[in-house]
Amino acid sequence: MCGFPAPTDTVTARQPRGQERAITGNRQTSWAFADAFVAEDEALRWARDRAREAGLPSVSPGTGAALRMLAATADAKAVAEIGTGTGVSGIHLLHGMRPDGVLTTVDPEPDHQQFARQAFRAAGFAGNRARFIPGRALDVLPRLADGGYDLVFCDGDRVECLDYLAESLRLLRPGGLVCFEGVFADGRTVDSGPQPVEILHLRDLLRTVRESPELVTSLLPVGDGLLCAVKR
Ligand SMILES: C[S@@+](CC[C@H](N)C(=O)[O-])C[C@H]1O[C@@H](n2cnc3c(N)ncnc32)[C@H](O)[C@@H]1O
Repeated sequence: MCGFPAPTDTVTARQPRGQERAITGNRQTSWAFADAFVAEDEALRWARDRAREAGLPSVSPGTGAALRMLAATADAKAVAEIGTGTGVSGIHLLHGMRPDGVLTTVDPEPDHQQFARQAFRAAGFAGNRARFIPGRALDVLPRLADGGYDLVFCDGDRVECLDYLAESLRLLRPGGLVCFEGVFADGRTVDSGPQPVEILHLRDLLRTVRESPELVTSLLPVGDGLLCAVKR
């Protein structure tokens, strides 16, 4: 028994009926409205198209807007990103950061980072606003400075999410923020059926973050689930 979420092991979805069905429909409409609430520009659409062609997920528009807002709230000057992709999340983060802020973004796929580099340029960001580091997160992150980051965004390999948490807590200044994308895993995180190992790791992550006295946490139901925690 995984013990997540409390007090039962899992949540089983029911088919909504009557008024409940109407509420569910309204909620979906509201979510679609929220997703479209902050318009995305040509550079973001271009980066999304490259991701789609490569069969790569990218953050939803609503998640992007949340990241942008969180980076602005943190007055972020230094942000670390695990999983550059084609740059969709990176553009949102850069828009929220201070004008002199630098995004350090890590990805083992040079092709992905090349698309992101082009997308950042198309979005109008100077070359010195982003530091692209090719490589796997757990090889690269240990080389980054302790306490040197205002925000860490994790969107790499789910199997490594607990290691990302440990590294993030080392990288963040007190009051800094760590965010994990996709923790709902399309509903599999709370599904009672048998799940692959990556989902078990996500559940461990959720439990660890929720129970840590060192963190102030919120699981935002945006996109595919954005787990956010501030380091005290
Ligand atoms: C879901 S995509 C990232 C999407 C991006 N954050 C966005 O919204 O545009 C995941 C990315 O993580 C990269 N990745 C996979 N394993 C990784 C690892 N161990 N360390 C860092 N990045 C990794 C993949 O190459 C891929 O580009």
